Formats: sequence, structure tokens, C-alpha cells
Amino acid sequence: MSGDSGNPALLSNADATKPNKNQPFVPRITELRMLNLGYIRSSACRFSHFITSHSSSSPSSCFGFSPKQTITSALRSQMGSFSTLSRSSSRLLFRQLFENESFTYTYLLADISHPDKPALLIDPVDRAVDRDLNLVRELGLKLIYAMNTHVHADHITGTGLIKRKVPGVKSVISKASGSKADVFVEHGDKISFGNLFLEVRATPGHTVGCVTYVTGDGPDQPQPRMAFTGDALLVRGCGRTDFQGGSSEQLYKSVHSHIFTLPKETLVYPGHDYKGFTVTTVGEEMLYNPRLTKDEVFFLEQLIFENLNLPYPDMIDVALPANKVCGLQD
Ligand SMILES: N[C@@H](CCC(=O)N[C@@H](CSS)C(=O)NCC(=O)O)C(=O)O
Repeated sequence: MSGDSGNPALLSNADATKPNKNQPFVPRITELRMLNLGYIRSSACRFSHFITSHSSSSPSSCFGFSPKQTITSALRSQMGSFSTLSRSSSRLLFRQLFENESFTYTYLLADISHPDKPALLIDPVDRAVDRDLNLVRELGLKLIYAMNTHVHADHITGTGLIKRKVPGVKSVISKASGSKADVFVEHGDKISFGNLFLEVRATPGHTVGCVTYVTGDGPDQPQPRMAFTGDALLVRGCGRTDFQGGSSEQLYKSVHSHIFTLPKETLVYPGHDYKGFTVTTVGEEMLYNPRLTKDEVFFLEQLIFENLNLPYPDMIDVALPANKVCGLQD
């Protein structure tokens, strides 16, 4: 990591602080998953093949559980190691936010057991910055990082606006992206917020500088791990590779070596979804991703984006130059 060697939040691993009894109530990831039951119900039905093949009970409905069981415990037992119902560190506050013009997900993470409640945003969108910052304010968080997984071609990043509106926030992007930011990260770096951290994994292919941010590996870190994959890996898809120095070969290799090597129960949070999905797991994508389950030769010969002639994103000519300078142009 370069560009911010003096910031104590980076690479720090201070002692854990005890949760404060006086803290305002904020739902933990487990509770958020339950609030998200609509998604779970519909995806459980959609992936009935997946559920039945991992179920030991005889299904009485598309869920296959007795009415006496709670939905949560039934889904947990049926989905086994690929469950998206997570136990999680009680210190993590997590929100998935959606921007509905570019179908972009922004993620808010904070360590709420730390006295400062340090927080970060991954892939904020300029149009939604006020919404995101209001939420940060309402929850009493201290935003320290505004991060990008890559240089976006379909929307303008919110990182520049956030820096203007909240002094002290540092923008983060990969060194390989060739963009402007306060902090440049590389494969293997760690970004700390309180006593939690994200690990940086290089996942180029959609763009040369794409990275995936993965929650830390350790006893005090959320379990299962969570991977914020940007456009490298989408739910049942992957980012296109036909511009911005993209490469199908690189994408295939980097997803296989730096995402599919994570534990199968790792939750995968994509940068976009165009079909209404919100989350998946490494195990699920290794089994069912129609692009990345094919062998490399097939992927390159049949599925290569260069042959698909997809229209370029509508905002590409505005977004690329703006995003090279953190979303702000003179
Ligand atoms: N129509 C949208 C752009 C849609 C698009 O190309 N999405 C990208 C990610 S944003 S650069 C992508 O990789 N999609 C994968 C796929 O399989 O379609 C617009 O005009 O903004």
C-alpha cells in the first residue's frame, strides 16, 4: 500500500475494545439477513435444484421444511455450507445499498464496537452520495475511507464528492488502476477500520486494476468472510472484458485463483446486479456460474466478451475521465 503510510487505521491491529452497552441498536448481519427474507424466499425457490441436492429431508414445499421449523433454521440446515445466513462478528455493521440507474451496489461497513465507529464505503455512486452520507450520520459512524474496486465505466464514482463533503475521508483505489486517489492498494494489502480489516485481492480482467476487498481472516473478524468483488464476479456472471484494457483470460485466471480459493461459504457481494440478486457465495458460483464453471478454453473461445458485441455503457465517455480523477473533474 502506498500514499498513506502515516494513517494509523491502515495496517493497525489495536486491541479489541468491548462493546458499549449504551450504543444505539443497529442490526447485525444475521438480523439483516432475516430482514432480507424476501430475497431468500425467492432465491430459495429459484435454486430449488441446489436446495434439494443439499437437503436430507423430504421437501414438503419449495423450501422442504416442516411448518414447525422456523424459516431461518430450515434454510440454514438445507443450504449447508453455502448458506448466506451468516453468523457474524457483532462488531460489524453492514449495509448493502442500491443505486437504481446504474444498478450499482455500494457497501457500508463499520466497526461499531470501536469507540469511533470507523466506517468505509465501497463503490459509492455520485448520485447517491447524499443518501449514503445521511445514513453514515444517522448511525453515528465516522467515515474514514471511500473506496473503489475499479475505474467504473457506467457511472461516476462518489469518492470525490464524499471527500469534498466530509473532510478527512481518504479515497482508495488500486495502484494498477492508474487513477488518482489518496491511498493506492495492491494485492495482499490490508485496510483497517477499527479492529476489522479488509484484505485486497487482485482480480483483473474486467479492467486491469480491478480488486476484490475481502473481510479479514481471523478469530475477531466476521464469519463467514465477505468478498466485495466489484465487476470481477457477479451473481451467475462476470464483468465484461471488451474495453478498458480488459482481458477474458486474465478475468478467468484471477477469479479462479483469488476468489474461488476462498472458503466456499464466503459471501460474495457483487458490484452490480441486473436481475434482482443481492448476494451469493463462492461455493454457489463455483457450481452454478454459467461463465466461470466452464473450462478456460471454452470460456475464451465461446464466451469471450470481445465476440458478444455488447453496446458500451451509456455513460462511458463521461465516466472514464471523471473516474480517473476520483470522480471530480475541473
Ligand atoms: N447497459 C449498462 C451497462 C451494462 C454493462 O455493460 N455492465 C457491465 C458492468 S458496468 S461497466 C458488465 O460488465 N456487464 C456484464 C454483463 O454480462 O452484461 C449501461 O449502459 O450503463
